[in-house]
Amino acid sequence: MIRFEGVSKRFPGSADPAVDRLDLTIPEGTTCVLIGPSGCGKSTTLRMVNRLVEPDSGRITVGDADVMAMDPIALRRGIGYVLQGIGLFPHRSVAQNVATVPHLLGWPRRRIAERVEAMLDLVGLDPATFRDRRPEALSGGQRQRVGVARALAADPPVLLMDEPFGAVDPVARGRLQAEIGAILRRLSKTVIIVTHDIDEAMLMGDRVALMRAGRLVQADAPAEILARPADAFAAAFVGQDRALRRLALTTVAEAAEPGTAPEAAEIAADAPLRDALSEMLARGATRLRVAGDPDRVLTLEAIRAVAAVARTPSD
Ligand SMILES: Nc1ncnc2c1ncn2[C@@H]1O[C@H](COP(=O)(O)OP(=O)(O)OP(=O)(O)O)[C@@H](O)[C@H]1O
Repeated sequence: MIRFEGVSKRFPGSADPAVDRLDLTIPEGTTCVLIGPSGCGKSTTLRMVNRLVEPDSGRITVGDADVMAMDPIALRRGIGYVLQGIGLFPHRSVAQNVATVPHLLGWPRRRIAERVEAMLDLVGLDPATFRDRRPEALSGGQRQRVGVARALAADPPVLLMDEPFGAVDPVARGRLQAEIGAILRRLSKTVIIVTHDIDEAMLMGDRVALMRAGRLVQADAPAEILARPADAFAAAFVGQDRALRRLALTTVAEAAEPGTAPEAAEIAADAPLRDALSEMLARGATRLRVAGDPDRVLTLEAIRAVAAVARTPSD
């Protein structure tokens, strides 16, 4: 668990605090994504957790420990850190990069080698192909995978990610977000991600924390923040197309109703409603049969109802 209690930070020479009385709890094993306009204090919030920035007041705890009472070096060794683009050591091989923290921790050579293989496998990079490459010989997406492998190598309970996929092209990004998100969930890491990409926030966050001018505006589950933005600013920030975003987050299984439609085309139960809608539009159909469940149907009406929730109360 990571907890911020009344945390503030003002940089010398600034009139306004970068972070202003922040209260936020990230339960163990969950991912919280920080979003908000440029300069609203997201990175400062993240960097206070590993004391790259020191708070002026308030308390930050990781697990049971007050970070201000810990040795910063020891604190950082227990926290994986993934940065946009840069961050890999350019003159070291992929394997050496991934081995950085285990090496610092003095693990035996054999254990490090095994761990490097396991981490590369985990992030979808074939160890035989990539182990000895330098970062310059990797694509942006592959580099970010190595960054994640490196951050996870010593199995830290906490992971901080600052714009982790910002340097990756949009096509590779979606896949990377889905894959890395699934890995983090499976490993039950407690994660804070800073991003400008709202789709990334909605896809990867168990909760999304929206900040403005150093203050927390709203922290809620993605579907909740889309359905019930706290105020006009939140509504504007999550975007006019939030009905569509909500359809991307809701599965067919969640919206299907009892009924039969043997004549209708089939759709997978775990498909997002956005895909179901495309399918209906392509076929000119208003009903789809749920694959593997002959007693349930998805109707256009049900999709409309899910989208409509996202349009109230501020539209
Ligand atoms: N080291 C620093 N010294 C002085 N001011 C700083 C420093 N770091 C950040 N700031 C200021 O603190 C405020 C918050 O910055 P921060 O980087 O946390 O915002 P952000 O939400 O992450 O922004 P972005 O989305 O642009 O990365 C900004 O006004 C920024 O200029």
